Order: sequence, then C-alpha cells, then structure tokens
Amino acid sequence: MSASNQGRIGVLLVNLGTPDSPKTPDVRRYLNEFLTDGRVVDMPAAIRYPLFRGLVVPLRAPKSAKIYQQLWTERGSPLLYHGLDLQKKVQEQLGSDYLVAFGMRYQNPSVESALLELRDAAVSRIIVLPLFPQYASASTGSVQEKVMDIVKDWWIVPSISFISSFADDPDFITCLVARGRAEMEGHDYDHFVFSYHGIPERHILKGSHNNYCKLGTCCASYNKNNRYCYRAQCYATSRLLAQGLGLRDDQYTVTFQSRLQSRLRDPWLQPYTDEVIKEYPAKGINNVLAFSPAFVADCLETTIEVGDEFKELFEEAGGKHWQLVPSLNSEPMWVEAVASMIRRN
Ligand SMILES: C=CC1=C(C)c2cc3[nH]c(cc4nc(cc5[nH]c(cc1n2)c(C)c5CCC(=O)O)C(CCC(=O)O)=C4C)c(C)c3C=C
Ligand SMILES: [Fe+2]
Ligand SMILES: [Fe+2]
Repeated sequence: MSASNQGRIGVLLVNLGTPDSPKTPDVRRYLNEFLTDGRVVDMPAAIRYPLFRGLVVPLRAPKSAKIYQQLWTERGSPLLYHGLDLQKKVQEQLGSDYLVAFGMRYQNPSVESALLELRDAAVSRIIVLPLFPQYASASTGSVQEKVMDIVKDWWIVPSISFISSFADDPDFITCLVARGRAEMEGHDYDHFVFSYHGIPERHILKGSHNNYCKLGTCCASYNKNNRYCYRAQCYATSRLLAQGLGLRDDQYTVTFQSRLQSRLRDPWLQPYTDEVIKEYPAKGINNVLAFSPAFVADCLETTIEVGDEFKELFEEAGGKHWQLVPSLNSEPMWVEAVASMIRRN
C-alpha cells in the first residue's frame, strides 16, 4: 500500500523552550513552568512550587529578562527560529511521506499543539526527536514524560518511538567537526574547551544502575549500567569530536556550565567552565576555541554565556582570543543528519 493510503509518518522535533518575549512577565511565566518541572528541580512538589513560584522565580525573572533582551533578535529568540527553520528544512529533505512538527517543552509552540497537528493529519506513527544530543532526565526525560502525559488522554494512541540520544551518532559528530574546522581555518588555537550544560551530580547518581556511577572514571566508557548517563554521553561526544579534529587528550578539556546557584550549594557536574578558563592565561593558554556540544541551536547558554560572558572572564584574566563555535542550527549538513536519524528509526 502507498504511503498516502497508510498515512504519513509523523515526526516531532522538540527543544527546551524560551520565553514568548524578553519582557519580565513572559520570562517569569517561562521560568515558572521550567523550574517547577520535577525532573528539573527534583524536590518534593510541596516545597518546589511555593519556593520557586514564590521566591526563586520572582527574584530571577527580571535578571534573566535583561539577558534575554541582549539575546533577542528581529526574528525573536534564536532557539525558536532555528527550531522552525530546522523543521521546515527537515520536512523538505524527508518529503511528502513524512509530516514534521516542532514543539517546545516549555511555552510556545507547545508540544501539545505539535502533537495535535500530527494527530489531525492522521499520521501512521510518531517519531519523537528531543533536540538534546546527550540524555538527561531534566531535558530528554522531561520531553518524553510530556509526550506520554498528552497522548495518555487520546482514545487512539498511535505507535510512538523516541530517539532518546544521539551523543555518538556519526553524522552528528561529523557536523560538529565540520563546524569546528571552519572556525579553525586561519587560526592557531592553544586549547579547545567542550563546555556542556551542567546538571546536579545527584541527577547522575539517581540514573545510575546498581550504584555503578561514582562520578569518576566510570563515565569514561559505556556499559549497560551507564548507557543513558549524561556525563558518560558528554565524554563520548567529546572523545569522538576530539578524534575528528585530530586533537590529543591534553589539547582539550571537558567542562560544565550554567549551574543554577542555590543556597543548598549542591554540587553540579564539574569542572565548572568559568573556574577552569580563568586559570588558562596564567598557564600560557591564550587562544581558545569553545564548543557547546550539548546544544544543537544557538540560545542564551551558547551566545550569551559562552560567547560573551566566558569571553569576558577569559580576557579579564589576561587571555587574548576566545572564540565560540556556532551551533548546528539549520545548516544543510545538520538537516541531512536529522533526516537520516529519522529515516533509520
Ligand atoms: C542541554 C540540555 C539542557 C539541560 C540538561 C538543562 C538542564 C537544566 N537547566 C536548568 C536551568 C536553566 N536553563 C536555562 C536555559 C536553557 N537550558 C537549556 C538546555 C538544558 N538545560 C537551554 C537550551 C536553555 C536556553 C533557552 C533559551 O531561551 O535560549 C535557564 C533559563 C535562563 C536563565 O534564567 O538562566 C535556566 C533557569 C536546570 C536547573 C537544569 C537541570 C537541573
Ligand atoms: Fe538549562
Ligand atoms: Fe559514571
């Protein structure tokens, strides 16, 4: 039977989410939804809701809004418009046997609106691709939970599959390598920093089977006990990226950024990017190329945190040249890589 008789295959691309505008009320609404997600802030709901809605978010929203104002463009938030561009181009690449929708875990366009678009088109099955290369319960896990929470109320639930991570996908790595090589042309870098979004160490320990993970060398390779360990997946991406760029082990450092400061002072994955790079100039490292391999689209955490704030820190410490490698966004190679991941699923 032809694809049109069977119905098209539905594809749902999902990224994290961003505020509707950089104004404080919109940023507050976004942070309220984000930071009361039990997979992001894993405190009992009876503490999480009053603490975050009543105290943390009201204090944070005006400060975050100022940063979003620096990030905002004529097309709005980069995370959103890169996602929409990717959706359009992946649709073109996959052709009419597929219907590609795009949603955000928090705020708009919602995961629900994207799933309804697929349901209204009577797709035969749904492939969900959370746009996070490395699996974390706070990102991928939360998207999976949201999708299941929505479809549980449908009378007919179609076949649904999740592409849960692509940390070591050869096409993804090839794209990162190509993006890096383009920045390396005509420049001599002393060192390479691979800076990943951090998560609390506790999240790693909670996901470890048989208490396998001790936050040490356990994450240096995969086995059945740590296959979905965020830290192990960050190291896997890093090893392959370094290999592709032809780097020796001492030429690159894996670091973690964006920790949410909390009075509880709970440790997040280490080493922290800001602490590492401040020490570089004193060690004779003055030219650094920085990758953000946990993100496939430019956003606050890449453009502002790595591109501006870390550059400022590095230069204040005496460093000369700090360069961020742009994300894959909707580059043709990445569009092909996404289409190929979907076709293989
Ligand atoms: C790579 C995937 C991500 C993981 C894992 C993740 C975990 C995580 N994040 C926070 C807190 C914040 N993150 C914020 C922004 C943000 N985070 C991701 C991705 C992951 N987060 C992205 C893509 C973005 C950028 C969104 C954009 O609009 O550009 C923010 C908001 C900004 C700010 O106020 O600083 C917060 C807060 C926690 C607590 C966490 C894991 C526990
Ligand atoms: Fe985050
Ligand atoms: Fe581990």
